[in-house]
Amino acid sequence: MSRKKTVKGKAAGSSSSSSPCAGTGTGTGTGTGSPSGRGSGKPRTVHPSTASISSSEFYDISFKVMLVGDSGVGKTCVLVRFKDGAFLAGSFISTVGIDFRNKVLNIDGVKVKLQIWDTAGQERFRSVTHAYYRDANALLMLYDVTNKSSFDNIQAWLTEIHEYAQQDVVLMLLGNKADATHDRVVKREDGERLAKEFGVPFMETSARSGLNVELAFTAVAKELKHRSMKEPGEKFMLQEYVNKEMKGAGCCRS
Ligand SMILES: Nc1nc2c(ncn2[C@@H]2O[C@H](COP(=O)(O)OP(=O)(O)OP(=O)(O)O)[C@@H](O)[C@H]2O)c(=O)[nH]1
Ligand SMILES: [Mg+2]
Repeated sequence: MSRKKTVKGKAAGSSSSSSPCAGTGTGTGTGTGSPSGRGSGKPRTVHPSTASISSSEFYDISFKVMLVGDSGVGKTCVLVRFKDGAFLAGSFISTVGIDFRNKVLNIDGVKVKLQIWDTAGQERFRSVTHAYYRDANALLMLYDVTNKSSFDNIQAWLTEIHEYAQQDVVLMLLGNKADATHDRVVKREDGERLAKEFGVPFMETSARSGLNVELAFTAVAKELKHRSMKEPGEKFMLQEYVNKEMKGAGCCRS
């Protein structure tokens, strides 16, 4: 299934993404079509009086989040699940280039806009996506628990991140397709071990069931908000929050 794109909000180098997960190329956001179009990658503050009329556009702070990982791990589906609460199964059609969607979250009374960039996992688009890394405030690295090589390639994704992203970028490792119990080849403990080795928070997700999808983005939004607002006396520990809120595969919806 594909959706019509509007010119506004379409990223440079992107083209139609007709993933079964409804594609992320709806141009619902306010992107400028340039990786650095919003400035230096620093969070942006918008006051309501200067915000546009659409209520979804009202926000206090804004951050860029990027989804990376091998082709087919479920990046587009995770984003569609988060944005629309839907999972549309069907034949897999790879994302072409890069695209984004916006979602505003209410984090402890503060409206936090996440501009979420969905990248193509295919090697041939790597040069396009590299240009966007440096503006990202957070990067979610995804692998597929039913695909060992996508797990083994996380090391390579991390190397790219270190090369192209900002040093203080918020990172998280997600093992997606946790619903696919019969096809699983990567154990949850393997994901935990790898995340520990890299010093990044980890959880398993499922775009199909919704497991932990909302949590992944909320946790990142909380961390970014905390960092940008530097709330005195308040501490936010991303890993602790994730450990407390995370649900196991086979459990409930997010
Ligand atoms: N069982 C299951 N299948 C999933 C899940 N997420 C995605 N899929 C399937 O995996 C395939 C790939 O999903 P996409 O989201 O398009 O993958 P992608 O990472 O965006 O791939 P590229 O755009 O090529 O980088 C599709 O057939 C989806 O239906 C999940 O959580 N569980
Ligand atoms: Mg995709």
